[in-house]
Amino acid sequence: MRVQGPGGPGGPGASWDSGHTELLPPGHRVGDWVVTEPIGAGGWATVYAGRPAGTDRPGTAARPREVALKIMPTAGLAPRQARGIAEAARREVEIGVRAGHPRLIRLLDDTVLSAPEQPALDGAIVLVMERARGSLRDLLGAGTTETEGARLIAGICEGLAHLHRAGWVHADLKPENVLIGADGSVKLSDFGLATELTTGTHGHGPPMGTLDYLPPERWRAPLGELGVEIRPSADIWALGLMIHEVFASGAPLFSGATPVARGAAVQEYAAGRAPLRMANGVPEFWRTLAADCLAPTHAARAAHTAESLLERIEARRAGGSLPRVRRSRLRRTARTALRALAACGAVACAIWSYAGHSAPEGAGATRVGTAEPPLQLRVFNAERACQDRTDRDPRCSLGLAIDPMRPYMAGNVVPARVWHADVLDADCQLLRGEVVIDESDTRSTHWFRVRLPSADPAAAADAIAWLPAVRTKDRPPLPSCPAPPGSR
Ligand SMILES: Nc1ncnc2c1ncn2[C@@H]1O[C@H](COP(=O)(O)OP(=O)(O)OP(=O)(O)O)[C@@H](O)[C@H]1O
Repeated sequence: MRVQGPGGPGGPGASWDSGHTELLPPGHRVGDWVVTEPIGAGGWATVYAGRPAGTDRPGTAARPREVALKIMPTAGLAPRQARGIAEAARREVEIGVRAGHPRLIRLLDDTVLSAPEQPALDGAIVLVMERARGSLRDLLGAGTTETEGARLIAGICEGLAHLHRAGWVHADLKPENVLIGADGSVKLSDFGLATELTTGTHGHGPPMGTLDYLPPERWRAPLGELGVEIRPSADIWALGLMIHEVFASGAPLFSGATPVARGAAVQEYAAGRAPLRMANGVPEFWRTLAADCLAPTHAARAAHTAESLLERIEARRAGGSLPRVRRSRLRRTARTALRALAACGAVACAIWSYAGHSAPEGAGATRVGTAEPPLQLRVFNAERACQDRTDRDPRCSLGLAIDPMRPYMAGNVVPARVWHADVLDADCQLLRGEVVIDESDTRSTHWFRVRLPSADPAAAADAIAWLPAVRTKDRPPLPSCPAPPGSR
């Protein structure tokens, strides 16, 4: 259960519990879906397994045979509580729409129930998600091999790295919210407290969370008008605790009879009055990794990003255990090489101007699109369910980046959206931009510079954006783009 966090005045206190949720019987219809059985309950919601109601409509994509229906009732709640639930649902939908990734549970649909004959359900928010087979919590008690533990933790890191790159903090990471798919894959879920990094380094969220997974600084965090400050390092702290739990058969790192007592143990450690006491069975590599994630201050923890932790885990899984100093030197060398490559591209293709920054006349430079007719690319959406849709549903839309050298996330996309099978004019390509991973786990640093789709051809001439190559299957023979200004 999730409770009011300690940042709020008056310290920890219960918020909602699932006692207000009526159990729905199998066969109960919820929008386009039918309940088959209850799966679990959290502080805000009850989750049921479901199947599609009726048969799929001709001409629409086939619906999955099995889904999870997360039902968040709002009836009978105080207005502040109902607002909290609506806000949590809004965050889940926003992440579902904007941050899709194989390591995040997929949101398929959302709806608000209209059931005047059942007051307890009337107005309930329903999120329809891909169904997982269980959670990390279910696996912990049985213990795990190092190989399996490494796979699970790498999966969590991949999900976190994507979420953080997309500009979000999960803010309620715990074994219950790490789901395991039917194929054993890891999928982060429950984005009800997810917080957008509005300042680049942190965002603000409600003073809530799961006490056992809150980082030390959250126990003292002042509650401002916008809520409490939330940083990605909060997720890294929770990750450190989970690494320990995975290799210690679920044993919590900080002991105490209650969450508040365990929180006091966290404070003792953070103040330097108690050491970290990990279970003996935690292998050395994972002990070091967990200790890095559990650095006592958020500033010290910030050195360990989900991405850098993932690199260390991948090196370990690949059998190489390079000393850290050498690895960071290697990374520096790689970055230098990438910069050199980008610069080479710029020199070789100096006849191409960037985004209307035309070079002086006579220097051989031309404005975008006037040198040669652009070639065309067809947009590809790796989400199967989106490929057959022609209704331009926002949930199936894809973004175009403003700057291909910056992370492909909310602040770096143009307002215009594109859909599967749209055709775009492209005038050059960039092989070494920011890495993008699509929904089917394909990674690429390759981008195409495209004209923004517009009804007005004159307006489109200068309006450009960047399509990641993972979003198209086409590979037209385009010249290299000059390195965009400000590229690293
Ligand atoms: N997509 C899913 N597939 C299978 N099981 C799920 C799915 N989503 C959630 N569950 C199960 O239902 C339980 C409750 O879901 P969830 O944690 O999202 O609700 P919540 O009310 O937001 O929880 P909390 O308040 O504890 O954070 C989870 O612990 C998980 O076991």
